[in-house]
Amino acid sequence: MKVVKFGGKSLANGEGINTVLEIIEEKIKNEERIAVVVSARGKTTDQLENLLEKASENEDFASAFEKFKAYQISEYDFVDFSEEFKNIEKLLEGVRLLGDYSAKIKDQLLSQGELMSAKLITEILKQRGYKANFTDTRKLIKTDDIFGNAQPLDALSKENVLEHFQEFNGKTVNIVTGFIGSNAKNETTTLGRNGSNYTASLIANYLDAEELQNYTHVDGIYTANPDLVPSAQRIDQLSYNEANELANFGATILHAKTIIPLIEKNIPLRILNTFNNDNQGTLITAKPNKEGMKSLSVLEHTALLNLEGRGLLGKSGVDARVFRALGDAQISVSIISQGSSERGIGLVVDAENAVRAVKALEREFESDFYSKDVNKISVVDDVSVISIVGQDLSTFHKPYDALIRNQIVPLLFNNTVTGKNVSLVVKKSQLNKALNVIHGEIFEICKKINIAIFGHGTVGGTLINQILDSAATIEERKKVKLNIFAVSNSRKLLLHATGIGSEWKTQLEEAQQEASIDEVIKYAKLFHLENLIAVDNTASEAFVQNYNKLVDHGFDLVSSNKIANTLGFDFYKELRENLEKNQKQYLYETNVGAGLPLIDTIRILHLSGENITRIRGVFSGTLSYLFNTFSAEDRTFSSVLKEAIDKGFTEPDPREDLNGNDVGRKLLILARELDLQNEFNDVKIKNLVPEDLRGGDAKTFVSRLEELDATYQKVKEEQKPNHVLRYIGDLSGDLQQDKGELEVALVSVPDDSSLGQVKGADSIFEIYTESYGDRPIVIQGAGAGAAVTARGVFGDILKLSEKK
Ligand SMILES: Nc1ncnc2c1ncn2[C@@H]1O[C@H](COP(=O)(O)OP(=O)(O)O)[C@@H](O)[C@H]1O
Ligand SMILES: N[C@@H](CC(=O)OP(=O)(O)O)C(=O)O
Repeated sequence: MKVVKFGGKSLANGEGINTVLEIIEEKIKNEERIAVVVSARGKTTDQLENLLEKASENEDFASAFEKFKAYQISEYDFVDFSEEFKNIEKLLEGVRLLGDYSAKIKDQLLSQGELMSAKLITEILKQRGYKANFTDTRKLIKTDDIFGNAQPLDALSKENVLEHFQEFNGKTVNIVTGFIGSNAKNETTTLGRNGSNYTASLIANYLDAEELQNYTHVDGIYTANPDLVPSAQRIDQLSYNEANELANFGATILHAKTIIPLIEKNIPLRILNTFNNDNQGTLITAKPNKEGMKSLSVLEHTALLNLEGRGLLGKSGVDARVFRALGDAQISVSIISQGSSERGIGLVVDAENAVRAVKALEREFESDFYSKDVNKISVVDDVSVISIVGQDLSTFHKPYDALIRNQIVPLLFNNTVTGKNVSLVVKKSQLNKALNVIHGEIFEICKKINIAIFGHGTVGGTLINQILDSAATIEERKKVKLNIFAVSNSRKLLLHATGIGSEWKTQLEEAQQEASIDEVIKYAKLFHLENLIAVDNTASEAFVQNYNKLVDHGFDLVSSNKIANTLGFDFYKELRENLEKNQKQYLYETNVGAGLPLIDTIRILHLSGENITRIRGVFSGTLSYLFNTFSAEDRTFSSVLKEAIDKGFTEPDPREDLNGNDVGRKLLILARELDLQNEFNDVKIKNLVPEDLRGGDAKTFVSRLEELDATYQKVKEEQKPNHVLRYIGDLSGDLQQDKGELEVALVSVPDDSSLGQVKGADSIFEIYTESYGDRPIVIQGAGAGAAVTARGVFGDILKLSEKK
């Protein structure tokens, strides 16, 4: 004999019930001996609960009840539900008059769902010529008096079931109501929500079934609830112990007690999908899993109580009193956490019992309030418990760290001493994100990094395309999924939770949404996006003012914009402190030398205690080109400059390069990497634009370039032999002090020196340190250009992704 159980969604009108009937018929035709256990159909139990609430609040339930009836009858008007409908109506009317209901009444009402379901399947099978027998488990499963969560009395129930099946089996298929039973007074009880599979496993036990098949609407048991974690994976096989832990910790797919009756008789349980014929499902047997299984389960509707008081410290018997008080009120505690300080005891109970639990504790500890041993019993509503089944504390830091990085701080956590299990209590609003973060971390499947990109000029646009082009390869090789969920310019904002595609530019132009940092933050919250990175590719000072807000809302920062690092030192410090407080990072490798690994090298040298004594170099690709060419060729300064302008190497107004401010800013950024507290004013800058050409617009300046020739020709000719001109930034002085000496100057260097040998538009940086003496570390290469800068920004994003 096999016991076959069908869940609510499987029995829903349409495809569900039709498939269920096909499955049953097929088994009968194959001469399999089966007993069928059914849940209420579709959402019947929830709907009955809603009707009950409506009635108790004296709301009109007539139209909802009509809809309910129509759903039950559906196309099966040959089945007579008049008795059930009458019962339901009578109960609801009574509740409406009283304005309240008891657990006993609720059980009577909810039981109608399973009764109608079993009756319907029986009648249809009979109509199709099969021998089917409606089996009401209120006559078979005897339970205690705990309405809503009744415990079956095994000996008596078993006797009844065996007797019933002896009488009504053979070629007849029993269609059995799940979920319901009755107490000694024959009053209807229920075994608790999701209890039909418990009924099925009890029946399987009593009948010594060879297998229990649980037909549901998912492909089996997953590493987490697939409704909440899209990347959850189906588990092929589980041991009884593992499945039992999962059931106990809230995986609604199994009632908490389903597994126990199966263990005793060694009955395999198969979870199958009614709607997916080819699927293997999950097989649960006594066989232990070699590798050990991990899975996440959730208790969603819970509340956290906290009993606080100085007098609790060291006082004996407090726990016993807590449990007694709650036990007497029939409230079970799912987690208890006790500190040894006066902060007291934390308890997790079902949300619906929270108010009663507080009352019970207040009553129990009344005298302790007077003596001030207890000063507060507080409740945090709307919490959820996530249990990582199969997790011990040795590697728990990984999911825990990932939660903190994502700004989810558990309210409480707790582990089992034997067995492997860690439970965390989180705010319900954070449940979805927390589950996905933990799941991503534990299963080391693809980590999703959610990126918002601000500014899509040459660097930003190139970056977006670089990311889109390499995302698939990175996902495969590094198991990191780069998801650009937001792109914004100063006017508009494009949002896409699952990631923008190659059409982003036109979509942004057509976007209705105005640019707004608050919208980006709100969107990330709404879609529970984890591992957030904001990328600033603007050159805007106004945008920098958003950095702290982004950090406060869980974003790490990557920026090619230099402004944040060159504003006043106060801002620089405040941002660092805020990053530290929020445990966020800010990477800006491209601020100096574009994609060259300069800032990282300096940071590592400095952190490792290596004394950096001087940094000198050609910081600007544009000015590198200008002076390399001017020094090497026999041409006027203006003709070389004109060529640079025509090739687009300069800013639209070339004076922004020639005034040296950009080099000055880069120098300041490096100085601050060494913990120097310099301000921009401290940088001595040689402005290459003569004073009389500094005013006026760019066009006029460009028309007067020849006026620069005499000065620079003279400088060139006055050099020593075999020397060339270079425009350099130089950080020197005693770099162990608060401030260094920063200078940007036009200098003449030997043509065979490292600075003298630079070619084209390359940048070069010499890092002098105590250990390297007078032979500096030299970093040289293309230090400008959209493609290399975008690569550098991309590199920062990947660096952050690895740490997440
Ligand atoms: N680890 C898990 N694996 C699969 N489903 C899970 C898991 N945890 C929770 N669930 C939930 O259990 C539901 C299936 O159980 P249930 O609704 O009782 O099905 P049925 O009514 O078909 O018996 C799924 O829709 C899913 O939301
Ligand atoms: N109808 C009941 C019992 C039930 O559906 O059990 P299962 O989830 O095992 O099908 C409920 O909704 O709680």
